Amino acid sequence: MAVPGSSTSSYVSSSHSAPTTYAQYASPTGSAYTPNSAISPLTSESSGPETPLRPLDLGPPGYHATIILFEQTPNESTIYLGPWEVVGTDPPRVIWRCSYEGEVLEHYLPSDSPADTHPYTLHAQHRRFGDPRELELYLTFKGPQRVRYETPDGVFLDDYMEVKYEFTTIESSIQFQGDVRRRDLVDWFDVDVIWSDTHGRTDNYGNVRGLGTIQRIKIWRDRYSTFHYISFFANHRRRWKEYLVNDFEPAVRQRDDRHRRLRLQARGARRGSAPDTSNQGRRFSATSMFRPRQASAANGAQAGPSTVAAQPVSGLDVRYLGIQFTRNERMQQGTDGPNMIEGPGWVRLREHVYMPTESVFTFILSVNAGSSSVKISVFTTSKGQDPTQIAELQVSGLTSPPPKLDYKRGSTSVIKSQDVDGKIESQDDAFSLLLQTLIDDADLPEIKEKDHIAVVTHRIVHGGDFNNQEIITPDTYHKIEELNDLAPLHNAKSLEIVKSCIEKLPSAINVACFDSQFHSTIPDHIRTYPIDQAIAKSNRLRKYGFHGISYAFITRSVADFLGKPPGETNIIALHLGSGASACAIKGGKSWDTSMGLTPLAGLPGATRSGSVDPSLVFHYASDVGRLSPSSTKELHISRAEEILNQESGWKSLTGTTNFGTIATSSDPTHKLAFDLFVDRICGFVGTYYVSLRGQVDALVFAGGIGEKSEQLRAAVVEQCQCLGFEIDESKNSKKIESVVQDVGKGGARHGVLVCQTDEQFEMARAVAEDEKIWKEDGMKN
Ligand SMILES: Nc1ncnc2c1ncn2[C@@H]1O[C@H](COP(=O)(O)OP(=O)(O)O)[C@@H](O)[C@H]1O
Ligand SMILES: CC(=O)OP(=O)(O)O
Ligand SMILES: [Mg+2]
Repeated sequence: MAVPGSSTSSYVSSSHSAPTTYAQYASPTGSAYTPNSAISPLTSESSGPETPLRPLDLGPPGYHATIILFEQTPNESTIYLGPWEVVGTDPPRVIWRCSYEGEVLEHYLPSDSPADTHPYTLHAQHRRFGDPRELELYLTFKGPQRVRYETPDGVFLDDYMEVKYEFTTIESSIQFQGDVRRRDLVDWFDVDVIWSDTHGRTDNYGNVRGLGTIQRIKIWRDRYSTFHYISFFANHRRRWKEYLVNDFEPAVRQRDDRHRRLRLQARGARRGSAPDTSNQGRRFSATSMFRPRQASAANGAQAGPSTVAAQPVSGLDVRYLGIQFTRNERMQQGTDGPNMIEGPGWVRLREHVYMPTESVFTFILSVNAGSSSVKISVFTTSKGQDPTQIAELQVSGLTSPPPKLDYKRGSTSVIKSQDVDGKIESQDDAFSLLLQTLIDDADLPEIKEKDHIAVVTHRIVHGGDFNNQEIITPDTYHKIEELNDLAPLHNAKSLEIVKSCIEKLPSAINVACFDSQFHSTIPDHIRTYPIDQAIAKSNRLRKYGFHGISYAFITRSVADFLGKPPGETNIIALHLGSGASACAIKGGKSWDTSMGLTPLAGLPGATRSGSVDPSLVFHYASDVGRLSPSSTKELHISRAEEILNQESGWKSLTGTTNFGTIATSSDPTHKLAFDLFVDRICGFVGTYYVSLRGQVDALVFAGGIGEKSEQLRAAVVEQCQCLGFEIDESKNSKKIESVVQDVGKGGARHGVLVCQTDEQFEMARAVAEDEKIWKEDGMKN
């Protein structure tokens, strides 16, 4: 494990004022409670802190916070945390004394920069009934941070985890937040939507969608200067945004109370970078209107009427922030008596801030027809901007009926794994069901009218020589149709969906995004088959490669996670779903991939054999050369192709196509399938490792199996240990919640990551960036 340095020079220490509400909490001190009785110390070489801590000597018996370690395991333990100190600079760490002498918990902050440390608090709407202030009692640090827990009996934990504290008082939470950020928390506001003029987000109903939705924005004051900052969590990027506010106090003094307006000049302070203190920000006029909150809980600071808006120097990505506050109507629900959500001065406004924008903004529907599933997502976007997802639906299990329906609107799970009753025989049937579910949802007024969807992006698995996404004109449609036989489980099915969209969404532009386009960078010596080159050229017989939309998403997300430019990122990525493939990505570009002329080559899948001796098929059955009875005018499939594409893989070995069942069963046929898959995957990892000359940042698992099967990940990485990949069992067994999540052992030569791939997002992003799509009319004419 890479152990961050631990200088003891203290830059701040705190928590000297005792919390006022001890009485309501049972103190563990003096009781028979042993927080660590159920767990045993680590046997690792971890050493204790350099300076032994003195016995608890601050304040009365009691504690400021609790943390749960080993959550959702038999060893789950609540640790009672006493006073804390923030020490060190490289990076700083919080040292918590716990209930017993010598019991210490250390929380390593991600870096020395306050811009990298964000204690996260939920929005009042996340817990509707109660005092919204109390949400400050629950602090989360998103993303893994190192925690080391030691008692006189030894070190019980030294690992990365999502750190969640529950504080006993709001005051101590605020003090703590200030200490870890070296910035005092001045105030906070719960907002429905945050957007900027470059992310213009209003629909035809005046509803607003934005960078951050249902978020608690926080205002901070630097402890060593007069700088103030506004921070919030941007949902669409799953990143913190922070803006430096110039002259906060003079601006508050000059506020316009009559119109409840405050103008703040602000500029982007990039995550992890020092604030830009040059003074070239353009003035802006923000029509923020809200009443002063009553005296803030934060260090007794006077919370003036507050803020909205940011106008940073040009070149930074945000020019305004618009904030729409929680509406009166909602705030008043169930607000009688003690449930009253509103505190005195609680921000409540009917009006929302509206920033005029020149951006055209639109809805994109992205359709991903896989061999066993159809997934669709709806995004809002404006030209050149990252899309924001507003809904995601899927029908899965098409190869293992009954299929299941899932529907998520924002963060709300509307339908979860519901058996589909009606007849779903094709990908297009699944798509029709999904579209209807979307349109019927009364809580999604944006899509009430089908006309609101301006662009539909379609994942088209085989794009032949297309190296870019294309608006689907009759000409493109026919070119894709010609490739149907080269992706028999996919292309014809996707074109059925395109036809449905032309019929059902007549005002939308249809765009084809090709799974093969990412692989157009594969060099000749890798993509050429050693056959007669004249025939190869005329029949376009070469390696194309697929799952490229997913690999494009994975490359960008992993590079972002590693903090590297994509052009310097080398990974071995595994997209393991119903169809499975591996890809060597060199400098952010596809260098090699396991699928070939068709998606049959390479790894086995749910119903596919993967690579076998090419002559096997002639020995399999005598009629393999004939057309299959299921050939249609759209698709000419031979018996041989049918056998290898639809009657092989997990289905032929085990009778099921559900790899979740296979990975957890002791049935010998399941075990054979599992071991065979691990063997084939490791074969590609080894090949690509050598092909990339060992210059590999990480092995990345994605796709339904890669994201969900900890057993498969563990088995693959175990076999690849000789190459320097190592799995961390506890990280590997955790739920995968982030877009990219680290499951590798600290200190190993190469990383091991899981990426929750999102092909729909990747298509919407490509379209939002594509000039020609904003100009053209496509199929409409
Ligand atoms: N809990 C699980 N563990 C392992 N595999 C799973 C689990 N849940 C689903 N899967 C596998 O994920 C596959 C679907 O992956 P996905 O990438 O969504 O497929 P598609 O190729 O249709 O896009 C299913 O075929 C199933 O075998
Ligand atoms: C290309 C391919 O096999 O796709 P899927 O895994 O979605 O079926
Ligand atoms: Mg897929």
